[in-house]
Amino acid sequence: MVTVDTGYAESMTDAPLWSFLGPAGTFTEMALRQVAPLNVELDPCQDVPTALDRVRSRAAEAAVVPMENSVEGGVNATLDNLVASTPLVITAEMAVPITFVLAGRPGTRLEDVTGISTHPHAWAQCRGWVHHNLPEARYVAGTSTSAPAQALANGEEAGYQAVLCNALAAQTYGLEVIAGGVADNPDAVTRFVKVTRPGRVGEPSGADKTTLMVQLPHNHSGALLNMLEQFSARGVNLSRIESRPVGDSLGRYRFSLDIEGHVREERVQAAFIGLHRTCPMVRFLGSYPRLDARPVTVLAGTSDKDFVVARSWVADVLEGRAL
Ligand SMILES: O=C(O)C(=O)C[C@]1(C(=O)O)C=C[C@@H](O)C=C1
Repeated sequence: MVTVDTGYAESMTDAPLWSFLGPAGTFTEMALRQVAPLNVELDPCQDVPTALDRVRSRAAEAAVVPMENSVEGGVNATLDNLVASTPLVITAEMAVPITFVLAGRPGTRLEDVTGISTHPHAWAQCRGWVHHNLPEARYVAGTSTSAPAQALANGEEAGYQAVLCNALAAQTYGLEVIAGGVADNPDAVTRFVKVTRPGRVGEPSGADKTTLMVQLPHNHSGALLNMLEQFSARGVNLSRIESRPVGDSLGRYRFSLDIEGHVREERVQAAFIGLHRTCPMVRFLGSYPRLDARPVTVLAGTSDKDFVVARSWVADVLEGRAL
């Protein structure tokens, strides 16, 4: 049996500790490396809730977790956990292009493979390839793409001879690539987020995104339209909307949203106030710079200045000064 040294040292320094979906070699680790300070200490966790709880309990300074995949959609474990307990906020987003290799212990051939393990999101992105190349292969769910790779390297696997992981993980665990470029969609991308404990919100960059979760009033016709109008009336564009079941009974949903803009901007605050007045739950999940750095389009009549001028006109009305 080979025990793989992943190179993570025990914490002996003041370096910041960041938790992430591990073990070593996940796509999440690749995303973390894009934004972490050079002296970061890595805290690999077996699932997303554990990584986020490490930040809540102050064991870690930040967590990096997957948020959405261009093929498979939102990562429910992340969307749901962010509102499940003590608040956390997103402070950065990262994107990683996703390509897989099929890897096994050295000497494994394609025809030896009767079982494959990987993360369910990865499986969803390779289903077509497997159906075409290994139609008889059984799927064994993994907690990440690199957890089954590590188990295979250590001789601890059950029911599979190959894994779908990234090329770096295959190398890390001394596995051999049986097939490269495995993907049903070669342009697949996963978006990851860096999450921290809430603090004073920073200043807008001019190219920002805000994430929030909103629960609508129950059995209220037009509730979804009313929620969307809070944004459209203030010229706030939505870049993602997903429904998630509340969980207590059938037919109750909340909505996970990304909007273009920063909570320090007047039009976003005006939309937030409208939501708070009309929805039973609104959870702010962070304003942070957009990955593509594309400045947000501010429609005529919705700039901060427009709001300030309008408010001062109302003040004049109240004082009898407005003409
Ligand atoms: O398992 C990993 O390597 C992860 O980082 C998780 C994850 C995901 O949750 O979608 C990230 C990217 C890929 O789409 C497959 C799996």
